[in-house]
Amino acid sequence: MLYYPTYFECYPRKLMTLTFIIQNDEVLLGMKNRGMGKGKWNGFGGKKEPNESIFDAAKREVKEECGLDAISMKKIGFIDFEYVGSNEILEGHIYLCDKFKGHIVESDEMAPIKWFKINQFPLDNMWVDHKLWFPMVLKQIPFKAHFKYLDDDTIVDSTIKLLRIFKKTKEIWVNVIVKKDNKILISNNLEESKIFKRHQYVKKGESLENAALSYLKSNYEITTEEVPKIAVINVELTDNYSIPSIIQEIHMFVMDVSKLKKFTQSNDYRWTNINNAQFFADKKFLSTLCKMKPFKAYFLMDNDDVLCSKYYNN
Ligand SMILES: CNc1ncnc2c1ncn2[C@@H]1O[C@H](COP(=O)(O)OP(=O)(O)OP(=O)(O)O)[C@@H](O)[C@H]1O
Repeated sequence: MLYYPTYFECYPRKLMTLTFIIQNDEVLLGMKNRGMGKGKWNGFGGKKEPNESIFDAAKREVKEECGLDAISMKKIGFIDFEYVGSNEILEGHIYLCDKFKGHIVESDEMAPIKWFKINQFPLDNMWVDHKLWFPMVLKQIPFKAHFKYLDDDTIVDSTIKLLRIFKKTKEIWVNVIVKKDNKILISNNLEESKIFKRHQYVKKGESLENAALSYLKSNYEITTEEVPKIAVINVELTDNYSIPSIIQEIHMFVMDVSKLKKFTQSNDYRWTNINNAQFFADKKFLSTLCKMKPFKAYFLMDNDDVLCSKYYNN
């Protein structure tokens, strides 16, 4: 299970809305000229007024900021924004609007207002968090997220949880890393060197330890009857931002061969410094694994990109 931060639940909250207006394969954005997000392309939204529902606030902000009347709006996500040093949470309610009427009206606050093709979205000139969750909006995958900002351009912690809209199946896999000091063996074949694509499925009734040993022996010439388990990671693969239906539970074993009497290395593999090895989830993953202290982790991934990672001590 993905841990979702709860320590700030007692913090005062300021409720805000953010609505993306979508038509065919285009999204309407406005350049914000004052207040939060100044100089960035934004969806339309703002703070909820007292005695107003969050839904009404979303509709009002759309009207105020771009002149359109939203007819059909759907809640797609919740985001808690937190700033280091502040004990106030900005609670963002994210909506998708695909039916509207009226004409676009620019204002001092928002101008210009432009339609952007989905594949030409100005993600580099928007709030940095958009890169992590905006594709979820387009694919209509409901989500809940938390971003901790150091300043307006730097996120120091993030959690994205995809809300469970149907049953997900779990697959159990094992993977074994062979290490010596701060180096690991990786395949010379690029595709095979990608760790999340090359683990071994655990058959029904088979123990994790046996699966790990047979994986080890089929990939490397090695004589050992023991390989320690270091981590359990849950990986949700969205695969081009499709709704993930599978959670991979991967049990990571690490074989330290520096103490082995016999270890013959085949030509298919080479030693690589853990800091230089690519395709191993996020930057922290390999170094944490090679410390040989048990831990748990969660990764939300789209192809090779990690959208969100979380580490917990065992
Ligand atoms: C920190 N990372 C962030 N990432 C993405 N979006 C963010 C954001 N932080 C704020 N936002 C959005 O910015 C708008 C606030 O706008 P803001 O001008 O303050 O609201 P409002 O129109 O009520 O202000 P005034 O009362 O007119 O000053 C609102 O849509 C809100 O969701």
